[in-house]
Amino acid sequence: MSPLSGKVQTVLGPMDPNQLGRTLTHEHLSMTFESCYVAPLPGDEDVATAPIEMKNLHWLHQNPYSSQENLLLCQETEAVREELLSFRRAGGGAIVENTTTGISRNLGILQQLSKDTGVHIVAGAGFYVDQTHSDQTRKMSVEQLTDVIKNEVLHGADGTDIRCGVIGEIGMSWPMTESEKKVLRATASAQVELGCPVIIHPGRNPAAPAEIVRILQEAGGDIDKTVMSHLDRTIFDRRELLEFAKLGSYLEYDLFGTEVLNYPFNLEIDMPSDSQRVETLAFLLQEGYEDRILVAHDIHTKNRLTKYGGHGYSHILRNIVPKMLSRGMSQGQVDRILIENSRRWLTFK
Ligand SMILES: CCC(=O)NCCS(=O)(=O)O
Repeated sequence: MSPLSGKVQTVLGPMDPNQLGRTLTHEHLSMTFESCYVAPLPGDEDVATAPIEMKNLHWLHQNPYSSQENLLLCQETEAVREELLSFRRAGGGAIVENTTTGISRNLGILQQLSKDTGVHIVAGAGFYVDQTHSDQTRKMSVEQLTDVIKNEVLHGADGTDIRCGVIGEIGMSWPMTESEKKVLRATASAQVELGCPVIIHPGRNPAAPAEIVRILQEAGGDIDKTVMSHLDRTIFDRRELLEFAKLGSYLEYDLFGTEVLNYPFNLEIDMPSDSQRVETLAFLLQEGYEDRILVAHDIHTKNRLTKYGGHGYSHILRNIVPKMLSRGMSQGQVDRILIENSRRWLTFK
């Protein structure tokens, strides 16, 4: 049996899962996202290169990936520290920090933030999407990738002794690349050996989540201990959503606070509003998936911090929970989503 069995592994070490409290299962506290820069529309070059200021905030909100400065969340540790203190005051307990190799994971910062604020932080092992894979990563076999991931959980990542407590977010494109498929198989192998939680970033296509589950299953992965992220921008048809839900992963709605007219990564997609996200949660609850739902904001750019007029890490606790209650969800259901489901997922087998 793993020494981590029955525990959650945070950046400060293993802990009793009952100490976690309300948990956001998909956030970033320090990362870079330059790999996903989107060139500004013709005519927007000036605003795209201007410093972030009040008069640009609406543009930035609609075009978050077209400002290089906005993609450097790693420069905002002070602001994030303040936000985490505010998250605690709002009743928050823990955050899963999903930054993996390829988008500038910084475990030292995560550990310091946890010490300074008292928020429990669980760090992510593994690799982001193909376009961030190094040549070295691409050349590795599934066995070598498995060893890298296991090492990040058992001994520490990025040359530190700070250990990851989940595998992910594991980045997948659509269609998946060969390098991503190897990482996915390695994720499943490491999960089998470690009994640990896994979280996946699917490509932007309704078929992507089920295809990922199929590959994980073939490689022996534990779907019951796997989160499928970003369902808000991936599966829109309710019948398709129920088909996917039957496969047994956790169903994560993690883009709360993102309300954008033109979704820059796929203009075919109409990003739902927060009200529509709450409606979908109510639908899944009605269909019996109370023990599978997880929520978060997936903050990964500066403009979403309160310092820049954004909603911040407390939006779900301060605004979405009251909305859920006003739409007929019970306090028990809210606690199931924010406390019990995340605790069950994060606890090593
Ligand atoms: C690293 C942050 C990230 O991948 N966020 C997902 C954004 S989206 O694909 O859902 O738009």
